[in-house]
Amino acid sequence: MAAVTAPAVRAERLFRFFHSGDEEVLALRGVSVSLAAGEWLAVTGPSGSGKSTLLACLAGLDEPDGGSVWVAGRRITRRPDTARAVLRARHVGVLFQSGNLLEHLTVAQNIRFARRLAKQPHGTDGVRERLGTVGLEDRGSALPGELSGGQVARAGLAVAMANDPAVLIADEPTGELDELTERAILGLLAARAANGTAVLVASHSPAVTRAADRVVELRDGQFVEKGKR
Ligand SMILES: Nc1ncnc2c1ncn2[C@@H]1O[C@H](COP(=O)(O)OP(=O)(O)OP(=O)(O)O)[C@@H](O)[C@H]1O
Repeated sequence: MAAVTAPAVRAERLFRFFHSGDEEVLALRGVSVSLAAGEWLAVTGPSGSGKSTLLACLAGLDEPDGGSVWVAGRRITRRPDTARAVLRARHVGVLFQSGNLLEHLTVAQNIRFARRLAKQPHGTDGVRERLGTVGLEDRGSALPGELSGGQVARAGLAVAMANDPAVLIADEPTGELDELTERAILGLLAARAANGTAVLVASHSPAVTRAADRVVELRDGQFVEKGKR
């Protein structure tokens, strides 16, 4: 009998409420999603539709008010923060708008730090190879503040992928990039997906939705399916 592999990430009926003054905002209304290894899903939707909230819940950065998330077959919801952080460090790559580089560490040190958190070998050789993968072989000793915008994006991706995650979760990863750099980042994401990492990207960019295998739209905290290639 063929082995049954767990989805790289799976969410069942996620709900998330926020309070804003006297108002209650229902940011997620029963969202379910599942990504197999190597699958690339783009999430679109108007501003405020719940994209960042969904990604934060899938990445274990936020706890939904209802529903469950499994990453690499392990439930990441309803666990203490420390247990969630361990699962995230091992199985999830996170690339958010706020950036994922520690400013006081060099690019190479950022990659090594992410690998150490994931309890993976963090010697110099592996780090050099990872810098080469994103085209930053000669920028390993630079601090993030010394990089161009495009180099920051590449470095951020190298850090997000440093733990060889089951799923890479990225919120508008190409939002502030020129067309050429966006294409380069999308090429790196495609290569990662071809290597078996599930890739989930929230974006408004048509180039991102064109590159994805599947596109879903969030509206008022619910999915509207947009079709499959
Ligand atoms: N911490 C919070 N406190 C209160 N309301 C919040 C909080 N985070 C999100 N919201 C609300 O939840 C809804 C969904 O927000 P979210 O940031 O997930 O949307 P988004 O689709 O990512 O938007 P954008 O494309 O502008 O980034 C919005 O109405 C937002 O105001």
